[in-house]
Amino acid sequence: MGYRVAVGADIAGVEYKDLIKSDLAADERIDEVIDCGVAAGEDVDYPHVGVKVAKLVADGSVDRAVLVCGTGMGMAISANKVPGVRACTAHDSFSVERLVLSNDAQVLCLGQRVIGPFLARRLAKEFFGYDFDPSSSSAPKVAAISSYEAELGGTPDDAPASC
Ligand SMILES: O=C[C@H](O)[C@H](O)COP(=O)(O)O
Repeated sequence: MGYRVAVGADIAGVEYKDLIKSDLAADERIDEVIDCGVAAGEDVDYPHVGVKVAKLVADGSVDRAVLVCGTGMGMAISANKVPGVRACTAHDSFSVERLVLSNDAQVLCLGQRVIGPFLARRLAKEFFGYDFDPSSSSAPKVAAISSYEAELGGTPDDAPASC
């Protein structure tokens, strides 16, 4: 069975999102591509798209997602607010590899104002070439992220922070 994928962008990333959507739709490793917007010319701020897409990942509606904004950073910050989601900007092949193999990230974020379209498309393709190994030495580290997420519960901690 292939990947189910969601894509999303704000107005600063819609061109790359549409290119990547077409690439993924033609990729035999991928069964389904859901487009969460925006459509060309539509202006929705990135947090709304990023969280909508991340919720699809969190509830298991899709396996992975690709988000595009101007830098990729706002999308990543927004998507990571959804418990269970691991999202990050990655603009080189090694980072994309480690995003999956080290961090078990389900969401790749890209910046249309930072990298060119051919690199963006290549990185999106590469993202689906890796599978996280739950028996690897990276697994306990990812589990620690999940433990902190559960412990912190998404609400501000009243206790003073210290190192
Ligand atoms: O991270 C944010 C994105 O780059 C977004 O597309 C642009 O945000 P801005 O208009 O606040 O710079």
